[in-house]
Amino acid sequence: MVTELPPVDVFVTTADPQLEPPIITVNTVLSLMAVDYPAHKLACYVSDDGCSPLTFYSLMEAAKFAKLWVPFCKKYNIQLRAPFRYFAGDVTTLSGEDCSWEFQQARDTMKDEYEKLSRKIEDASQGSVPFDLTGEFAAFSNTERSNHPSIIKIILENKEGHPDALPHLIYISREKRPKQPHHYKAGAMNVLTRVSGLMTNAPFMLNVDCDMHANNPQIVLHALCLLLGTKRERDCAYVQCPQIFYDGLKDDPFGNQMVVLFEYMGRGIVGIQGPFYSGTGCFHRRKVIYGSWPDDMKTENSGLTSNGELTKENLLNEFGSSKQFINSAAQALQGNSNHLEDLSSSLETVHQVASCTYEYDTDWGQKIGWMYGSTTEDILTGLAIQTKGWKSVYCSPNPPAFLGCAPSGGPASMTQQKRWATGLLEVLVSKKNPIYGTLFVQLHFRQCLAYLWLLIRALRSIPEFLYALIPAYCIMTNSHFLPKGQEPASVIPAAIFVIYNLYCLHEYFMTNLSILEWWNNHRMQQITSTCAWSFGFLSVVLKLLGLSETVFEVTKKEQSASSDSSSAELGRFTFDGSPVFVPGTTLLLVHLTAVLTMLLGLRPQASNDNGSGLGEVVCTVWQVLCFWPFFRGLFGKGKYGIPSTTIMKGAILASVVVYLCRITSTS
Ligand SMILES: O=c1ccn([C@@H]2O[C@H](COP(=O)(O)OP(=O)(O)O[C@H]3O[C@H](CO)[C@@H](O)[C@H](O)[C@H]3O)[C@@H](O)[C@H]2O)c(=O)[nH]1
Ligand SMILES: [Mn+2]
Repeated sequence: MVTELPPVDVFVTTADPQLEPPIITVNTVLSLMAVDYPAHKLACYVSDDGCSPLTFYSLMEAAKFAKLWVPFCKKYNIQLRAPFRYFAGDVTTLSGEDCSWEFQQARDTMKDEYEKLSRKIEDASQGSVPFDLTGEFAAFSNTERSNHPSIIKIILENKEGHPDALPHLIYISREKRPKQPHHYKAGAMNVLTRVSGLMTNAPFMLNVDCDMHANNPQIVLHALCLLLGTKRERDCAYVQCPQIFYDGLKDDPFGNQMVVLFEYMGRGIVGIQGPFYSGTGCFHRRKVIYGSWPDDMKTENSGLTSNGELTKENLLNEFGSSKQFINSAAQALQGNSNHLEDLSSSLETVHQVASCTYEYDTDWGQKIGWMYGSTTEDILTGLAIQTKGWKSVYCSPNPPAFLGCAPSGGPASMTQQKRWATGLLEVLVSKKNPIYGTLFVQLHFRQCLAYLWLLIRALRSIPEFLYALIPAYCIMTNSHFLPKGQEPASVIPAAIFVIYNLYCLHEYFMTNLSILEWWNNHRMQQITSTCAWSFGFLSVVLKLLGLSETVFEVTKKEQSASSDSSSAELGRFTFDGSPVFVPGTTLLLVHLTAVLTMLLGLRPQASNDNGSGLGEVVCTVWQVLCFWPFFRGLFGKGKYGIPSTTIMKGAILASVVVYLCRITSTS
């Protein structure tokens, strides 16, 4: 029996105050500070890769507000602890709430205070209150986003260790220099790990993206039940909560709410080795992140002797040169936590471990911490853990643990999908790929298959694109690739088509989703594969050829999906000048040409009975329907229209395809 709750370190990452408005980050931080957990056992670390005084300012102001907000939430047992969500709700619909006059009074005060806070942050973002970079802000003077020393600020410290006070709140902007690789989010997570290791060294760490607020105030307790309650430690290296989104657009027009994905894939692999680590809403054991193997395994970790003790000289190379950090890591690997009485006493060392050269000649990013080498550092890191034989656990309490914001609009969705496809392919071609893990280490075979299913997205895009061209080709050349309607063999493709789609539809019905949601997801899958995944493939090819590096492009976050469009236009596909829209436009134009040549009777005569038939026509019409958002985009205005340069490029490519069809049919 565990009698005392263990400490938990909470990490929030943010990277860009434009794409990730500080008010969103602030809400996430507030919701986490207010969870039902003894405050002296929690520490909240915010990593700011944007090195933004605005983010820091917002957090300072949020800390003042937290002094009112956190006691208010706990006193009245508020369910929604991210203030923007709470105040967006209708008071009467919030169930189980106190209706007393006292409560109403407190709520109104809180609402005023929150409005003041958001106004301050808003004014500061608009630049209407100029920052003079003095006092607390002096550290930000003469800094550039990618060229600055580390800035670490203790915003709140729970000095007395009081359970009802506020958790520690620490701001970290790690050192960055133009020529030093910083490894994007993975690099940020590793700095968070080291800094927290020195300050609080909790045995469990929760990490969330800046837009993922805690929606279930008991989530830390839920997760700890799983982490502490499993019989064998190896059965629970981490606890992953599904990614769920707030204010999701109806029927998921951008196909990125991933409900069915998490319900089926997420839950499905729970029976094998557990869910993939998906980057946010995840509780890790610190020692697992430090590279340890399950204890009942022959320990292969060179840093551990047979009885689990650490050999000093190995540790030096593995964990870097800070003695204090090595000691804290040794404690963590043995399952102990040690926290400082006074956080500021560690400030000097903390700057050392947050410097951009600290990881030289160490195992950070290779064997320890978040893994480098993929823009989906989450999958790579989770895979590395499961490769050692660890299992993971899925946690989906009701109400959902965390809620984030799904990108809305075409460009943001494509950026995200392109990054995922890139990162996943990077994992597939790396030395840490699941096939190696299954053949030579401890990854289960079926888990390997699940990973492969995920990792091949970018590869799939190429054959999928070519397949999508076949029906158009057949129509234009008056040939066929499917059996004719009267042939008995035509039952086979027809049956596959029907059964596959019915099965998918069934998954949506089982998850209480609409038929429209199924269709939107289906067609977005086609669009994403053609547009975003193919570019992911390209970026990995360029990386393998040594021509360019892959980058982590941050997705734009909005507090509410409905902020800048009228409700009629909500969910309508948007475009920008990005080349990702060219392949989709090309494909659509080719199919439209095919339809036109058929309708106008411009096709060559087919020999005997070999012309194209119903099958080809169905496929072409299906493709045009899938690319319907692009069809509307051809005629749309502003962000709803495909830019004319993109249409031009698409038209040129489509002409090439049509020309090739012509010459192959006449030859
Ligand atoms: O250089 C960087 C880039 C990103 N981030 C943070 O990483 C998080 C995720 O970025 P986001 O643009 O929101 O990506 P998503 O595609 O929404 O994120 C999913 O996919 C990512 C991997 O591609 C994972 O890292 C995320 O946890 C997962 O939620 C955000 O908090 C960012 O602030 C950094 O800290 N530093
Ligand atoms: Mn995100």
